[in-house]
Amino acid sequence: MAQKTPTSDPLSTRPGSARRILPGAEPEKVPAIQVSGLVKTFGAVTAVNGIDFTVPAGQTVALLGGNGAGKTTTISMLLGLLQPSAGTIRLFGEDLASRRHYLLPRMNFSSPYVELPHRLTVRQNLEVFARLYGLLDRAVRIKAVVEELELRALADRRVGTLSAGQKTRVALAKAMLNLPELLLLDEPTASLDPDTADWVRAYLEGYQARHGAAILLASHNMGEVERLADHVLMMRQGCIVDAGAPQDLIERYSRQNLEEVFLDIARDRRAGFSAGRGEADLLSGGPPSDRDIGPN
Ligand SMILES: Nc1ncnc2c1ncn2[C@@H]1O[C@H](COP(=O)(O)OP(=O)(O)OP(=O)(O)O)[C@@H](O)[C@H]1O
Repeated sequence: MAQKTPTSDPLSTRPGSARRILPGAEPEKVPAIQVSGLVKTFGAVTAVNGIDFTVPAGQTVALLGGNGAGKTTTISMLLGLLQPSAGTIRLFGEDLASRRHYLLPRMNFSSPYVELPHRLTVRQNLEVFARLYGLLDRAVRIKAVVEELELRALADRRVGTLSAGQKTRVALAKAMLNLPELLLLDEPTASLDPDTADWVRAYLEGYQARHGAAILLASHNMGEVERLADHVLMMRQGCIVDAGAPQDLIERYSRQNLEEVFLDIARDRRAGFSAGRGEADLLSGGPPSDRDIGPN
């Protein structure tokens, strides 16, 4: 992540810190993410094929799709790690391409597929990342995330000696160091036992409630998505092929749960939508029409 730079946010308690919603104050209305016409090609492969979506401030949006749907490529573009082939990304109302160094300190990400340095202890890793983020209150933030993610017993262990589930918790602690206003989470409960996974979900809900953070969540765990997500984007072959609140999708597909909806969409039994339509179209699409392909 880039060097932290001061923000003009009047609600900040320190330069670059996460915004806090003051009692009685109106929550910020600028969307955390606005993506328009986003495309990414790798040679002949079109990984992301012209997608549009918004993640409102303070909400959780889930990006779902089968293997190769384009989720990781989308997240990599949102992090500025991949250059889009076309389209625009605005974070907190600012253009990512031209304001990257201002925007990156306001966000963070966690992915089980990005390994932390194995030879460093948990605490050393947190120290390194806190320095990379340019945090002024490193000791305070490291102590806080070690406590919050219950990592005290692991703090002096080398990351390479930890179990997969323990590493997932450390990766999440790293992601919380800079009190992000926007969290990009790729499989945040991968490898966690059900009890710890439940605990992490409650932690994320609590963090969001306290800090008003927005979350973009990529997950294959539909129960998790039903619990955490305000809105779901269904991706298939680089396109958003359907979208809606989890309960709305379940009702529209006449299914019992999101997992069944996911299977319908993955197998192209969509409730009346064609690939490539923008989210705005999907959301204003109204009830399925006669030509809709029902899930049953
Ligand atoms: N660097 C690359 N070069 C060529 N093709 C790529 C590259 N990165 C991704 N792709 C292709 O782009 C498509 C989307 O990949 P992506 O990793 O975004 O999918 P995903 O939805 O994250 O899948 P998964 O759930 O398996 O992680 C795939 O067909 C993939 O093979």
